[in-house]
Amino acid sequence: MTDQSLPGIVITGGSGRMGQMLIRTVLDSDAARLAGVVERQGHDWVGRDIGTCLGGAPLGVTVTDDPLEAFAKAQAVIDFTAPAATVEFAALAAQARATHVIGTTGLAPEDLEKIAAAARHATVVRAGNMSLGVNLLVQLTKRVAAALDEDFDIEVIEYHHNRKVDAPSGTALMLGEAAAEGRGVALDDVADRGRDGITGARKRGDIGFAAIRGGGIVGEHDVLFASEAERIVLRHVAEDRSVFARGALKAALWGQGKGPGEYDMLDVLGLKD
Ligand SMILES: NC(=O)c1ccc[n+]([C@@H]2O[C@H](COP(=O)([O-])OP(=O)(O)OC[C@H]3O[C@@H](n4cnc5c(N)ncnc54)[C@H](O)[C@@H]3O)[C@@H](O)[C@H]2O)c1
Ligand SMILES: O=C(O)C1=N[C@H](C(=O)O)CCC1
Repeated sequence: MTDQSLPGIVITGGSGRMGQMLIRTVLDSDAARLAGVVERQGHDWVGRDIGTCLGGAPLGVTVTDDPLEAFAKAQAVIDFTAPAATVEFAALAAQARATHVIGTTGLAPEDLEKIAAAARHATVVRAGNMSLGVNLLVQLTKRVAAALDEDFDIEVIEYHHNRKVDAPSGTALMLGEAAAEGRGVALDDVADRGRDGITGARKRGDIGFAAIRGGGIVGEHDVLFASEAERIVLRHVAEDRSVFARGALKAALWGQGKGPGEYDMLDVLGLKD
């Protein structure tokens, strides 16, 4: 019997790669309960019990395509879907006063503005990568970039599976932001996000990005600092998606009782400078 006093969590995009991992992580947790699962309209899981969708016994949670109805019964929403869905869910989670944990990447500046508006009324935790390791790497990248001058070229190289739809990855952008912050510059002024053809020589001070897509790679990131005479490579490898799901659940629980505002995983993990 589920303990109804535990914080109730809704997982959006429940059939997705992350959605399924998140559902299993919540079900395995003794600090939270699964309060709902949302999928897009027309998905064949809608109306079915999530336990049977996952190939097991019924769990008493029916997959719905009505997010507001689900959010109204929950304390937190964990959302790894797609930008359009996440913007819609931000407004609905704020309406339901549920903590909104956003793992979705590929958000455009106008999406971020709408999420910031929702965060005036509710707790939002958003990060392009929810793993402890990457968030530590963000802080390390900032420190190394601050210690080295522009004799060191900075490149962020990311590797992901062949179904990923956005580039650079959310993680790569977090690492690029950290490197730019360490150098005291704005990433938008120095980012070099796509090289093809006669590009000319690399511009001193630029932060370059490269995206590799292949097979089932879960997520790997290198931050390269290269001078004429030496190279430093900071590297993170996600072995499986549980690292993201565990971080997201931690964020959902951390958000309970927090005031409205937009937070990130550095807040959750206590890693802010
Ligand atoms: N922040 C992190 O730590 C982290 C980690 C992994 C993945 N991600 C990001 O999470 C997102 C999802 O990744 P994935 O590999 O699970 O993708 P996926 O395609 O496997 O899953 C996305 C799911 O969202 C569902 N969805 C889309 N629109 C919806 C809507 N309107 N309502 C309900 N459900 C909807 C889809 O049906 C699908 O099940 C991507 O943006 C990815 O980059 C972030
Ligand atoms: O599988 C994905 O998609 C991932 N997305 C995040 C990103 O864009 O950085 C985190 C790693 C996996």
